[in-house]
Amino acid sequence: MRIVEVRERTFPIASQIRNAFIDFSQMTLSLAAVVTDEVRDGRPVVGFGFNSNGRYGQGSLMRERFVPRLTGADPESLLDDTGLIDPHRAWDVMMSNEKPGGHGERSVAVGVLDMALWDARAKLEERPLYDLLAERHGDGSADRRVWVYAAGGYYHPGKGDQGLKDELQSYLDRGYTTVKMKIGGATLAEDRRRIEAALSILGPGQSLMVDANGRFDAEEATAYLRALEEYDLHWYEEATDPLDYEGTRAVAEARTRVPLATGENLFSHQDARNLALYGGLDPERDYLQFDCALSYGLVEYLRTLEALRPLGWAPSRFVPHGGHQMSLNIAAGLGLGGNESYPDLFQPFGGFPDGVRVEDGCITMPELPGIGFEGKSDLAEVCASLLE
Ligand SMILES: O=C([O-])CC(=O)C(=O)O
Ligand SMILES: [Mg+2]
Repeated sequence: MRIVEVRERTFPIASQIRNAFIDFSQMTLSLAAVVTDEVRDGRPVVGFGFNSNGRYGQGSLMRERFVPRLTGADPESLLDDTGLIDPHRAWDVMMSNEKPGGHGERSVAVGVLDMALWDARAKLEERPLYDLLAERHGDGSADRRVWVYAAGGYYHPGKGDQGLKDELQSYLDRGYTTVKMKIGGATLAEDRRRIEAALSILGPGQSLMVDANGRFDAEEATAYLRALEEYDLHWYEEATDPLDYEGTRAVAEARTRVPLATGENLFSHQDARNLALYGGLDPERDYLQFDCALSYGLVEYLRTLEALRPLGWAPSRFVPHGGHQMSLNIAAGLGLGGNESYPDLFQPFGGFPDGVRVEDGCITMPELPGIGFEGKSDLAEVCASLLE
């Protein structure tokens, strides 16, 4: 078999929201299709992939380097012993002539293509990706029930405390038990008021996370921490710059009870390992949010899991950023702690296949071939448009 063609296009996922660092008025993503010459159910097998929010589309990197390497390679060099596409081999081909370190945004370009390659691979085997992952890289069987939390609570022009409460309440009404809001984009006093408004709507068994998007230096982050420790929060996310391991450690050492979460802006297993070695985080209490779509894909994510295991980090402490179905498959197949979800944002790329409902904070993965994009009709339509 061979890859016949790789297509990619940039799509807007813009909205008027803002976190502590950026607004999303210009946000885009890249959608890619890996078209093969294999046929299943009378149709060519095509794998799809896209990056999650936060890093913009990476079409030029794909066009200039990564796609030509894939399509220009000897087709045999991309296959494993069964004669099917091997995402690990494809990864080596894409990353040929790339120096180590300084990951920039190529990790996003490779992450998009890696997602499409895994989708194709699982479709070639006519099985869900989570099933393939559980067999090859997990403990044999997948757990189709995955915990998800609702991310939102952004700053938005004209949105007062009532608007925030209404938004978060609508997530709870849809079955989520944990909701996330932004902090760090206002004064501490204002954020405290917003947090207290959000907490006021929670019932038993429901919890709130706060996300500072790496806005603070160590001193500000610990000042916020002292305020946040008055509340019973699910976690305090990206308190400091993602690469400021010393700052992360300062927060970790100062906290008494609030769990910390970070990692959505670390893009390699080496960075992840440095966080685990030097960030002072506690593998029994804290969470890691690496997102394969931004960080060289699942091939690299598997390395990250392996690199962190001997440092005490079980897969159950990983709850990826991004709200896409790829990470849902990884969670179900490899026993991650759950996945992020954006019930109303970044559509149609986020979310679940049609008919999947959140119950008691969890979803159950349907049995669809590949990652499952075809089960979400609005997303399937956008994917199909790439092939026209
Ligand atoms: O606002 C963003 O950049 C997204 C984010 O941090 C998250 O989903 O945790
Ligand atoms: Mg975040």
